[in-house]
Amino acid sequence: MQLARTLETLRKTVATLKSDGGTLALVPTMGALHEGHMALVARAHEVADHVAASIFVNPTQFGEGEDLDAYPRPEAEDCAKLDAAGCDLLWMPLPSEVYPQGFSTTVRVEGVSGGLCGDARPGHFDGVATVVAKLFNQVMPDVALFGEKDYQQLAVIRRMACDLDFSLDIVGVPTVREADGLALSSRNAYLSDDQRQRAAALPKALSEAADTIIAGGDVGVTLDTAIAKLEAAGFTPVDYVELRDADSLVPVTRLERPARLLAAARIGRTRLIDNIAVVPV
Ligand SMILES: Nc1ncnc2c1ncn2[C@@H]1O[C@H](COP(=O)(O)OP(=O)(O)OP(=O)(O)O)[C@@H](O)[C@H]1O
Ligand SMILES: CC(C)(CO)[C@@H](O)C(=O)[O-]
Ligand code: BAL
Repeated sequence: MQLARTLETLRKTVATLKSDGGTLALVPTMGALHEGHMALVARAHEVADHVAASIFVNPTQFGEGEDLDAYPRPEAEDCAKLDAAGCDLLWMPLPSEVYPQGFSTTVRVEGVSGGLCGDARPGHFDGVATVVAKLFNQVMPDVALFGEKDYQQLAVIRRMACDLDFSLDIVGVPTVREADGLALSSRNAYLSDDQRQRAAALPKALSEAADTIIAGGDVGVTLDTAIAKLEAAGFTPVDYVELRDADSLVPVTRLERPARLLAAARIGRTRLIDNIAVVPV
C-alpha cells in the first residue's frame, strides 16, 4: 500500500494506479478503523479495480465542545488494517494540504442537511460536504463508498455529488453491527462497560418501532414509545427519533413508501446514532 501525505505524492500515486486503465474507488474515513470501515473496503474491491482509503479527522465538521481532540487516532493500526485488506493507496493528508492558509470556501447542501443531526450539530454537514468535495477533487475516484450508519451524511453527499456534477458513483453500504445489534462506531470506544450494555437499547428500540409501524401502528405514538424506551435505558438527552422518507429525508407521518427510522441519543458523554429501513409490506 502506498501512503500519500502531500497532494504532490497523491497525484503521482493516483496517476500510476490509473495508468492501467482500471477504475479507482475511494473510502473516506476519519480513522480508528473497525469492521464497519473494512466492509466499505471489501465492497470497494467489488466495484472497482483499485482501492484508496483516506484518513482525516476533519476539524470543520466538529462543533465547539465536541470531541475533536479526544477523537481516537491509532495511525499505525489503521495503516496495518488497510494494508492487510489490500488497499492500494492511503491518503492521510497533513491538515495544511486540506485547509491551507487563506482557505475560505464552504460547500453547503440545503434541505437534507437540515433537521436530525443537522439541528443537533449546527454546521456539521457543511464541514462534511466541504471536506468530501475536496477529497473527491484530490483523489478523483470513479466511485466513493459511504456507510448507511451515517444515513443523513450519505443523503447529503449524494445530493452534493449530483448538484456539483461530480463524475463518480456513490455507493451506500449496509451498517455492520455487533452481536447485540449495536452499530459499530469509532465512538463506541468511549463507552464504559455499563454504558456499552445499555447502548444495545438503541437498535432494539428502532427495530421494535419499525415492526410496529410496518404492522400499522400510529407513527407519532410509536416514536414517543421508542424515546421513552431509550430514556429508560439511560440515554439522555434523546436528540431525535424520527421517521423520514428513505430518499428525500422529508418527514413521514404515514408509511406509504420506503422510509427510514433515524435516531440519535447521548449515553454519558457519547452521542450515538443509528437508523433502520421501514418498508411497507
Ligand atoms: N458500522 C458501520 N457499518 C458500515 N459503515 C460504517 C459503520 N461505521 C462507520 N461506517 C462508515 O465508515 C465511514 C467512515 O466513518 P467514520 O470514520 O466517521 O467512522 P465511525 O465509526 O462512523 O465514527 P464515528 O464514531 O465518528 O461516527 C462512513 O462512511 C461511515 O458511515
Ligand atoms: C465522510 C467523512 C470521512 C468526512 O470527514 C466523515 O464524516 C466520516 O468518517 O463519516
Ligand atoms: N461518522 C460521521 C462523522 C462524525 O460524526 O463527525
